[in-house]
Amino acid sequence: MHYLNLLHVEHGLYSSNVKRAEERYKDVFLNLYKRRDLWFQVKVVEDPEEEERKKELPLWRLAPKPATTENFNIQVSVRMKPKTNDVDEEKVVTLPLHQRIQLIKMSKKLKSNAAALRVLKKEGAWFAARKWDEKKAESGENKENSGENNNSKREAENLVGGIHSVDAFSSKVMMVDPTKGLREFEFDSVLPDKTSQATTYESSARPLVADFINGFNGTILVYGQTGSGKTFTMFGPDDDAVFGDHTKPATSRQMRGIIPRACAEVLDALEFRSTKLNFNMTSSLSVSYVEIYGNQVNDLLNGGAPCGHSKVAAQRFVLDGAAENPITCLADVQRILRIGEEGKRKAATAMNDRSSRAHCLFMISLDQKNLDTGVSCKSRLFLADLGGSEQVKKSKVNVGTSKHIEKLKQQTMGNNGNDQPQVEEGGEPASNPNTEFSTGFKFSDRLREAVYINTGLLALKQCVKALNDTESKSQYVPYGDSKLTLLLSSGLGGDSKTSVVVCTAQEGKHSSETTAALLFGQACRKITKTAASGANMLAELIEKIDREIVTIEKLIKQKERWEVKEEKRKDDRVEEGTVEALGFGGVEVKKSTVLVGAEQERKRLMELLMERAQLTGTTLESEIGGSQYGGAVGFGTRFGAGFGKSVNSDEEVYRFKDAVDEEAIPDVLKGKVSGWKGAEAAPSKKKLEKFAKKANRRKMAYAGISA
Ligand SMILES: Nc1ncnc2c1ncn2[C@@H]1O[C@H](COP(=O)(O)OP(=O)(O)OP(=O)(O)O)[C@@H](O)[C@H]1O
Repeated sequence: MHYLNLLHVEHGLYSSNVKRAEERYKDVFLNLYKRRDLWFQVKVVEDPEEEERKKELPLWRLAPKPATTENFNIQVSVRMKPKTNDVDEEKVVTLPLHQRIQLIKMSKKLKSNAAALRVLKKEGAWFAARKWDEKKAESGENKENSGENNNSKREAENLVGGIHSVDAFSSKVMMVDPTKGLREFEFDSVLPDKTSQATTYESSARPLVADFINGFNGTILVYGQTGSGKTFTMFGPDDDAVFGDHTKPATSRQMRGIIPRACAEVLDALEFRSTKLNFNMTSSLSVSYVEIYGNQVNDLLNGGAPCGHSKVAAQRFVLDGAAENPITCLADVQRILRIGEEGKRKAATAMNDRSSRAHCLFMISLDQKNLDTGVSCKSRLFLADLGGSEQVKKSKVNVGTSKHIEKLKQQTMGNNGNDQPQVEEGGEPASNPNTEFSTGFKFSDRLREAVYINTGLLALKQCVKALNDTESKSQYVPYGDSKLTLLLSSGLGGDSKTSVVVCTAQEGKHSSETTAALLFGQACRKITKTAASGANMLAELIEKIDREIVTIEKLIKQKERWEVKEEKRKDDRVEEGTVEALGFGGVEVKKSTVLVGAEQERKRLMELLMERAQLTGTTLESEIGGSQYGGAVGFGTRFGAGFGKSVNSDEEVYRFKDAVDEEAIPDVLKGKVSGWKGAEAAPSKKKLEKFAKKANRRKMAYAGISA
């Protein structure tokens, strides 16, 4: 700890003085020590011999060297929400023998299967349950997971769906899922239901906040089903201490979530450095707060106005900082949180009274400069409160939609609300038929929100899956599938350090959603990535895409070849008895030259260009038509993904046109026609036509279509 403080005082490196359970202070120090010249940038002369010699030296004797990158895994914590008083619809689960044995081994701390089997035999539990099941099976009743309150089975198995055991010490969670049986998960930290907001912050967010102050980009995501405590974890309870009066009593302030705590820590650290440490540094802090609703990104600090003017420009708008608001004190943060909170889409569903109906992204940007050395550093912290994955059936957001449609039909036909209100399963009868339109719209809104939320989460899962798929050669990650993943792309796959907090409800009735959330957490934990300090995330992402584009273009060049294809076209207008009709039956054979052999690569190139367009906030056409990416007629070194700006349906008439198209004839060909002065002054019509056809064919060929 003392050495960490020294790094802070002498090198300006902030340390939260908090370590994870499995970490030692020594490791925290060594990691930070690698970045000790962040604000000084000592020039190191590279000498291979010296490098070899250095390997033998203890770390403390090494000369300072800027460390810009660092390998790490996404850190995943699991937080349990306290159980509610609702009567839980317990699902009794009959485990297969091997899982039952495993459970006994774990609970009784036994080493061998034989010992666990002996316990099982003594208890007779599993066998008793089996007997019960078999009896039921004989009588034709449902055997497994009947949910029936059969005491003998309940006593025998004593296993209900849901979280079965939580071991905060080894960070393991044992889960009993009605469909998957017993599953064990291991995370970086597990936070049982009594865990305070402060501990949650310290284990899942504080290390990233410290890194953020030291110039690393960071992303903290909360994930989980609706009502599992994501907003509570990220912001805190819906009260003044978080969103309003920051002078509220300390007890109330203790309930603050990750965002207010992170902002407070950053502000304190910057103030401490400027007032207590001997560094001549400037820093500016700003935040942006957006909501992602379907494909729309809205600025919550600007009355919910859409970000950017075009469909693709939103992430550029957000990442370029156009939505940023400067903050200098905690009162600013609370004011901003309150404005954002008021603008958020929230609604009461059957599962949560203040359910967030969209994904929310809060971004803190820090710009720092050492005025003595001129070293500057920009970093960003993304804090995402993801909308809850929900089963429409459970959150009952679909209730009322069909009723609304029915009512709409009746109104159109002149029967205005004379019938009795219909009650749907789990729904409420509409007391006043005249209000049913708005009610219906409101309900269909809820449904649409649920679909938008789930679509974003699905895209996020696909990205995590692709990031884990190290087998795949292309390593394509479908960030472009949703606005959510595009905005989070730099956090998940880019250069930022990431922490995921999986929020879970412990009740048995939520067991399948809880298993799904834990599986997502586990998948995130497998992703290994490299974090770079102070780098421009978007630029790096684009650079990565560009590198792949170059590789793909090379492959296209190698693989692609010309093939002549014959196409038979029948001319229906050929008159009977004419020579054409007699000779060829009115059929014309048209030979065309097409490019084949690199179809997959072209498809991939197209995907990359599309992703690039989305990241840069431009359009696909401009990506392809731009000089860098070789327009169709540019004869550039790069290929145009099989189509080009200059080829549209109007221009495709070239194909059947023998007239001279001057523009289509490349200069190099023109040079070969002596005395060329343009179409009018062509030396010989025949020769000119020959060149025109050839040029047209090349033009089409470069555009990747048949000529
Ligand atoms: N750890 C906790 N301790 C006490 N109360 C909690 C905890 N977690 C959540 N709650 C309470 O549970 C309710 C639902 O929580 P919250 O709104 O945070 O869920 P959510 O996951 O954000 O849901 P949604 O996805 O629908 O927005 C809130 O009333 C919140 O105060």
